[in-house]
Amino acid sequence: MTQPSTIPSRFLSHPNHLGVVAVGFNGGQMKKGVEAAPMALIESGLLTQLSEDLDYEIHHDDTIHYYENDIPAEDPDHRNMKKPRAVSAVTERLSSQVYNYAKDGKFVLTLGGDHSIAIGTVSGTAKAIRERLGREMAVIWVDAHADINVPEMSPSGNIHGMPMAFLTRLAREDRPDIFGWLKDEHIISTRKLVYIGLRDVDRGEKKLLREHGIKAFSMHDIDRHGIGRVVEMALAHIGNDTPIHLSFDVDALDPQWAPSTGTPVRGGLTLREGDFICECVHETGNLVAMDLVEVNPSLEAVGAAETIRAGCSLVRSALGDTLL
Ligand SMILES: NC(=[NH2+])NCCC[C@H](N)C(=O)O
Ligand SMILES: [Mn+2]
Ligand SMILES: [Mn+2]
Repeated sequence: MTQPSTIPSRFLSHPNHLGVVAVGFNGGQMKKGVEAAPMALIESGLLTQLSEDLDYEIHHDDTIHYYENDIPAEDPDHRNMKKPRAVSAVTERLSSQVYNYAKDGKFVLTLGGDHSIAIGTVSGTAKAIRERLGREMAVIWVDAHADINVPEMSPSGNIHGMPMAFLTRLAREDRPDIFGWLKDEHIISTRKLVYIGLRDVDRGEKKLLREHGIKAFSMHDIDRHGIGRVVEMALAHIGNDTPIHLSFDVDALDPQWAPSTGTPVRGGLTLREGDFICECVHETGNLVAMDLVEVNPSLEAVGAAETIRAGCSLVRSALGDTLL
């Protein structure tokens, strides 16, 4: 069975304490079902495994947050964004929940929900790390997609395709009810962002990645160099003195391993490659937070259980589970 992690966690004052936030939110895209993922992941035993097998002390309020009271009744499109006020209100609240765990020096695990929630999670950890350690945090974004569309150039208007644009200030909006609450302390530098697994990147996004010199490893790079070398290069780009937030979109995995997700793209990572990325990031001792997003148990009836199992495996790997 599994041994408790022995990797020291440089940037956490309570490395074996886990703040868990369950976010049953689907407003960053149009498909129902992704809001059921946190419940499905927890019911399949994820938190029990983390506490019993990996010895974490779990801090969880035993609620799945749907944030109904925060969601405005009227929410017309704004700058091509769909449900901008709902996503803004939910991520603003989420940001302070994540911040509260992170400022205590706990590891923060967020179970989504669609990927728009990363606006809340990344901003919350970034702010806490700045205050607590006076440092800039890095983000490793494992995904088939870059999720860095500026609203005007998004082909869908779905905000789950835009979080990284707001988090780096490539997109900016001053209205307080539409992401105007994002302040400098919440922001990530484009130099501290690394992508792994990309294979469905929109035209405008490709242009942004190039113009801003954002480090990105596509499936092509993984085919060419192998996953071991790619992870090594990704971590070398970040450097060994930087806290890391890992945002893992389950659609980075090939649909063979994770079919139940809203925007599946063929030609992805094997589950073993996904786990390997998580294991290596854990081994750095620099990981301070993880998101697992875009599991949608209501898509692909037969694939749902498999997708949930894959999601659990990724989280366990990032939290120090080892094969031996
Ligand atoms: N988090 C995700 N699954 N994002 C998919 C984004 C797809 C496409 N690039 C868009 O902007 O709509
Ligand atoms: Mn994706
Ligand atoms: Mn994504």
